[in-house]
Amino acid sequence: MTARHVVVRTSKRVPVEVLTGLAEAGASAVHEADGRRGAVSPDLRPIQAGARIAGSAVTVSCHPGDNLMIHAAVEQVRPGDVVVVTTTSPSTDGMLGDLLATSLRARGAIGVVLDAGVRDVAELREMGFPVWSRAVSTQGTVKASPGSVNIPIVVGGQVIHPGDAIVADDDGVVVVAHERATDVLEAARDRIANEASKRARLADGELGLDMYRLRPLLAELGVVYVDEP
Ligand SMILES: O=C([O-])CC(=O)C(=O)O
Ligand SMILES: [Mg+2]
Repeated sequence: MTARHVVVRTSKRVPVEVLTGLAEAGASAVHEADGRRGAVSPDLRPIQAGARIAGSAVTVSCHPGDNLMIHAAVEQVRPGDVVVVTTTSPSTDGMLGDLLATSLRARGAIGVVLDAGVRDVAELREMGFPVWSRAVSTQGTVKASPGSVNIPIVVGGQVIHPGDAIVADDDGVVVVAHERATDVLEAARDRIANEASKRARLADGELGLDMYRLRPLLAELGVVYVDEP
């Protein structure tokens, strides 16, 4: 039986005000707020410093060494989307560079997460188009094999559905399930408020040992203090 390859047209998106809040919170806070879920493998690294984005996922499944389906995905992009790409077996080939990024940006994409390789990184940095990828590679790809757009994919060990929220910054990439995005934002805001008060106490010199009441735990775990003779 031949596999069925599809391009799914979907309007499933996270509301823009939720995405704005998630981007402000940042990837690590969002991950904590979602019960420590959604952390994409730290092997996927940003090619730039300082970018902080959140957008709805347009997902792409490509044959390794083949970027045909990224071209098909461009048409499905709406302003504010993040394009998330994987290959059906591991590949570090440079399947996206400044040309595809220019095309994606023209449709309103705000970034790309790539479980594969990227190239033209100097141009991408110059453009200010953020990419998180497993590799940087000069190795070119072809446009020859079928794949799919907007199906569930696995990227850096996380299942990502089309329309999920992708939050990415210098810490890495986090995915939040579409249906949890609003609740996670609320939890992230609470967490950030809570961190602000902790930060102030730590800046005043209070020890985490006292603030978190960790001394009894150390004792319970058998950690003893000894004075050097
Ligand atoms: O053209 C390609 O296959 C990938 C690339 O380098 C670009 O998008 O600029
Ligand atoms: Mg190129």
